[in-house]
Amino acid sequence: MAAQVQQETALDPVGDSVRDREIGVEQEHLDRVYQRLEEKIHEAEFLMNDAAQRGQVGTPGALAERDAQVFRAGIHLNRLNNEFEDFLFGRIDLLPGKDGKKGPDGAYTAVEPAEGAVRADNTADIAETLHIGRIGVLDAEYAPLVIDWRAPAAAPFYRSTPVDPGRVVRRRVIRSKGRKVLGVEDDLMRPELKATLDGTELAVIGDGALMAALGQARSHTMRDIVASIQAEQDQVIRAPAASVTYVEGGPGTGKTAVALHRAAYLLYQDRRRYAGGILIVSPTPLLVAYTEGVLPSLGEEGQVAIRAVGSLVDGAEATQYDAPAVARAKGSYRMLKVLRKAARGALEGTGGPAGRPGADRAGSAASGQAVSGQLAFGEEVDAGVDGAGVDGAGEDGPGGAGTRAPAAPPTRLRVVAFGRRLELEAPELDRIRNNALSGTAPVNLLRPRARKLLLDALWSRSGAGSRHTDPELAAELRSSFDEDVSSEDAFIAFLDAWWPELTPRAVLAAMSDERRLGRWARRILTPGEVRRVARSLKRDGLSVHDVAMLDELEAIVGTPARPRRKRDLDPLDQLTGLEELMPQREETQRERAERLAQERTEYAHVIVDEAQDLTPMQWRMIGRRGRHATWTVVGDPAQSSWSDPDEAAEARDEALGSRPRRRFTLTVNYRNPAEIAELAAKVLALAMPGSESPSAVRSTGVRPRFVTAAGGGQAGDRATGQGAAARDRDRDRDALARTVREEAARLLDQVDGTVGVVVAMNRRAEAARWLAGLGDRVVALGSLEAKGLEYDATVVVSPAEIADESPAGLRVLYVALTRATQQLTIVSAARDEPDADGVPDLLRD
Ligand SMILES: Nc1ncnc2c1ncn2[C@@H]1O[C@H](COP(=O)(O)OP(=O)(O)OP(=O)(O)O)[C@@H](O)[C@H]1O
Repeated sequence: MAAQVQQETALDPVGDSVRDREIGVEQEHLDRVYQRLEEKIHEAEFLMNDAAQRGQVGTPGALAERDAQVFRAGIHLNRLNNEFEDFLFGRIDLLPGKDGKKGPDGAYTAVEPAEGAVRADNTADIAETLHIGRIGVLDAEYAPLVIDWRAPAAAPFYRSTPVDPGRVVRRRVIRSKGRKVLGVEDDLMRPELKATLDGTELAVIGDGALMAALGQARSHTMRDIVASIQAEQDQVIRAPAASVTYVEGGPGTGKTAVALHRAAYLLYQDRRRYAGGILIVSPTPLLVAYTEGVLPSLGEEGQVAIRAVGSLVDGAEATQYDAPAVARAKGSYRMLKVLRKAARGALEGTGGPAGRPGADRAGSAASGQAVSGQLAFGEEVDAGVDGAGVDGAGEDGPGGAGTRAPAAPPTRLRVVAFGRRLELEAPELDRIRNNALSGTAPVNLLRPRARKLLLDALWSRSGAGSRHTDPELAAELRSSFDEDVSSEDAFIAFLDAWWPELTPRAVLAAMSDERRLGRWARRILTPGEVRRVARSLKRDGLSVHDVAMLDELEAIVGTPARPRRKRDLDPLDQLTGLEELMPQREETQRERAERLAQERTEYAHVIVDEAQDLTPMQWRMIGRRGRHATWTVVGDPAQSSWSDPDEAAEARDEALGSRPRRRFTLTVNYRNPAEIAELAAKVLALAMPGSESPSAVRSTGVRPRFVTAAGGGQAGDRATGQGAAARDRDRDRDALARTVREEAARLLDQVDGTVGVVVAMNRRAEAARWLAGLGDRVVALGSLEAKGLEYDATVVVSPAEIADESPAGLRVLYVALTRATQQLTIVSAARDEPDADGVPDLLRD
C-alpha cells in the first residue's frame, strides 16, 4: 500500500499553463453545478410557496398534501443550503464499460472496461467523466452533474488502484472554496496508457491528493477524508450492514475516520432502515468534540448520535476518572454480582434519615461540570485512605444532592381488619421480604409479590380463613379482607417505606457505605477494593464506570409500569402549520437529532470507536442499546487501556451475540511519519510482543527529539536525608515544568497547527499551569485523554511515569507516542533513566 502511494505520487510536473487550463476546466463545471443548484433552490422555494397557498384552499386533502410538500421542500432547501460549500471534490475519467447499461444516477454501471477499450499501441479514448461530490446533482436532462460520494457509481473513485484500475484512467481531487476552484491533484491509475478526452491527451497535475491532505496542519477538529479515502478503507465504509463489521488497525490507520464515513454511507444506502438511529460510542468527551464536525460536513447529522461512553445514560454525565484500582473493580464482571446483591440489599435501608425514593431519577445529573470536555481524575481515592467515616447513612451519594440511600425500613406493620388489630413484627417481615426477593424479577417489579405475601401473612394472623368451610364464601371473605387492608392508609404508608421504589442512584448511594458494600461484595471484591470503591462513590460527580453501573442497576431494579409517554410521532403527522413545516426554523436538524437521541434507548446500528478500551460493564451497557442492531466495531488491542482484555473480549462477544462477524484489517498509518512510527514500534514490542505496526505512508526526515529535564541529577548521585530529598523533588518538578514549557514553545514555532503535551493522569492540572499563556494551539492532556486525538506535534512527558501508571501503562504509552502528525519530543525525568542523549531506558534499542 505504501509502495502504491509512492507510485501514484511520482508524476511528472507540468507547467503552470496546463495547471491553469485544468483548473479552468473544473471551474467551468463547478459554475454549471452552481447554476443548477440555484435552479433547484428556486424550485424548492416555489414548491414551498405553492404548497403554502394551497393550504388556503382549506380542504383536509389539500392541507395534508401541502404539509407533505412543504416539509419535503423544506428539507430539500435546507440540505442544498447546508451543502453548498465546497461539495464538489472529485472526478474520474473512465474507459468505455463492458456493457452500455446506466444506473439510476445516470452513470454507466460496468466496472470493467470493454474489450478493445485499450488499443494495441496502449492508446485509448475516455468514454465517461464523472464528478464526485457530497450530494448528487442531475442536470435538467437527468444527466449526472455530480455523483453522491456514497453512490455505487462513485465507488471506483475510491477503489481503483494502479494494480486493479478497472475503468479508471485518471482520478482527480478538486480543491475549491465556495464557488472558486483552487487546485487539482491527479493520480494516474493506468500510467502506461496514452488516453485522450475529446481529442486532447489527459493532463496530470500535482503530486497526489493523499499526500496533500496528510501534510496539512491539524486543528482542534477532525476533517472528513471524503476526497482521499483509500481502497482498503473504502471496503470497510461500504461493507454491507448485516451483522457485525469488525475493524482492527494500528494507530492512525483511519479507524475513526472510516467509522464516521460509514455512518454517512449507511444512511445514504438505507435511510428508512436507519430511521431507528445510529449510535456512535466514543471513549471521551474530547474525542466527541474532535469528531463532531465530520458528519455535518458529509451532509449527515440527522439520525446519528455521537456520545461519549460516560454520557450514554440519560441525565447522568461522567465528570470524573477513577484511579486505576477503582476502575478495575468497577468495570469488571465481578461488579455485576455486587450490583445484584446491592439492589436487593438496598431495600434493607440504612437507618439514616428518610430518602426520597423515586424522586431522583434524572434530576441530579452533573453536579460537577466537566471543564471543556475534560474529566476530573480521582487520584485522591487511592491516597492511603483508612476505613474511617464510612457511615453513609443519609449522605449524598454519587451525583450529589437527591441521591440518598433508602431510609431504614419500618420494623412493624400494624393494621385493623374485620374489627381486629393485626400486627407483623420484624422477624416475620424479614422472612416475607426474603421470600419475595427469591423471585428473579427486577426488585421494583417484585413489590406486588411482596404486597401479596404481606396480605397472606395478615390473613393467616386474622384466623378468618378457618371460619368458613364453603370455599366460595371463604374466597369472597378473603377478597374483601384484601381490599380493606390494602386501602388502609397505614398499610399503604408501610408498603411505601418497607418496599420503596428503588432508583439506580439510591442503590449506588447505598454502596458508598463501606460496611454494607463489604457485605454485598464479600468474596467478590477484596477489602481494599471495597474501601476504595465506597470512598469513590461518596464524592460529587460520577465517573465513566459509575455510569455503566447506573445503567446496569436500571436493568436490575427495573422500572415499574407508568402511564406511557406519548410516542414520538412521524413529523408529518404532527404538522399543523407552515411555521412547523420548516424544521430549520422551529428546531434545527441538529437539535432535533439531539432531542431524539436523548429519548432513544435502542438503535438500528451501533458503531463503537476505540472498542479495545471498553470494560465488561461498559459492553453490557452498550449491548443494551443495540439488542436488535447491526454493528460496526473498530479498535486496536495494542492501544487498550483496560487491564483484562480477555474478560472484555468475553463481554464484547456477549453484547454482539451470535451475529456473524465480518473482519477487516487496516494496515497503513496515515498519521505518523515513519520516524515517529519507528519509535512507537519499540514500545509496541514491549506492550504486545509479536504484534505488527502499521506501515507509515510518509516520512518527514525529522527524527523524534529527546530532552532531559535536569533537576536534582540522576537517581544515583542524589543527596540523602529527608530535607534534601524534598529539595530534590522540588528542583525536579521545576526543571520538568521549565523544560516542557520550553519544548512546547519551540514546537509552536515550528508547526502551524496544534501541539499536544501528554502527561501521566495525575499531572494534568500541573501541566496545564506549565503551559499557561502559550495560547490555544497548545493543550495539556492526561494519558487516557489522548486517545483518538492528534496534533501536529506532541511532547510526551516522562514515558516511565505513563507506563507505570496502571497495568496497561505500556499500551497507554504507545497511544501517547502515536498522536503526532509531524514532530515528537520526549521529555525525560530522572525516573526515565535517560542516557547521555536523553533517550529514556524504555525507548532504547
Ligand atoms: N484516506 C485518508 N486520506 C486523508 N487522511 C486520512 C486518510 N485516512 C486517515 N487519514 C488521516 O489520518 C489520521 C488518523 O485517522 P484516524 O484518527 O481515523 O485513525 P485511527 O485509526 O482512529 O487512529 P487511532 O487508533 O490512533 O485513534 C487522521 O488525521 C485522518 O484524517
